[in-house]
Amino acid sequence: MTMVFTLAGAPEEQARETGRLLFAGPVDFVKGVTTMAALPPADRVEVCFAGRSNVGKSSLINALTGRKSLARASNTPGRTQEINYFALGESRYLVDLPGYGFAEAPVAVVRKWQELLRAYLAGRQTLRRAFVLIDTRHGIKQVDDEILGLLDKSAVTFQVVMTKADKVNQATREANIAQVMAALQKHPAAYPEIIVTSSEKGEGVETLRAVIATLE
Ligand SMILES: Nc1nc2c(ncn2[C@@H]2O[C@H](COP(=O)(O)OP(=O)(O)OP(=O)(O)O)[C@@H](O)[C@H]2O)c(=O)[nH]1
Repeated sequence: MTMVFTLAGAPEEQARETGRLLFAGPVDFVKGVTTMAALPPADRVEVCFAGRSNVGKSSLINALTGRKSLARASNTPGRTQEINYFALGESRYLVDLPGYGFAEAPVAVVRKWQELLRAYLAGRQTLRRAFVLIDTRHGIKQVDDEILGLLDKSAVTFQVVMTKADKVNQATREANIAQVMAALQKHPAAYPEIIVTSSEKGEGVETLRAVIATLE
């Protein structure tokens, strides 16, 4: 059964502390890459963030790292077209994938992203988990489902992170969480707990830090 992950127990306090420590350390932009050949050496645990354009990915990365403009948060959908690498100290890479589902992007550009995404997901040995961001207002759309299918195929464990939770009322929140949980049943690579976040209010941010910090 899929559950909302809240870190609400004694062993979780330890994870929370580990997360706090990791994210209190240095966070550095390493490089932006557009080809597999340009990826940094696969020498540490890596997690990536994927999501539709405008889902709130940059804002979440900024909230996680406590840096205001580490990942560029903008109102122009689809501007982040590279795979951006950030180093958390020397133990982890945080990887910001290009936003997908940007309707106005030229077909050739979309194709190029898809190829890179496919190659990255299937070929990155040190990738431990993909966080797939889903807007709490909208739930899982077809374009998200395609990415989830790709993650299944690549056998990359993914965990859904709901974003912008502050933008919906309780009823919509519950309905869309239920929709997401139901949709995950058909994805073998889905991690069975989702995380609900708001970069604006800080909800879920510490939980996500703890998850990232404790992945081996
Ligand atoms: N209320 C609220 N607004 C948010 C939240 N997260 C992001 N936003 C807003 O949503 C818009 C898009 O956020 P971004 O973080 O730029 O989204 P993105 O997914 O990085 O967008 P791309 O660069 O197109 O991939 C911005 O106007 C943000 O201020 C949130 O938790 N709550």
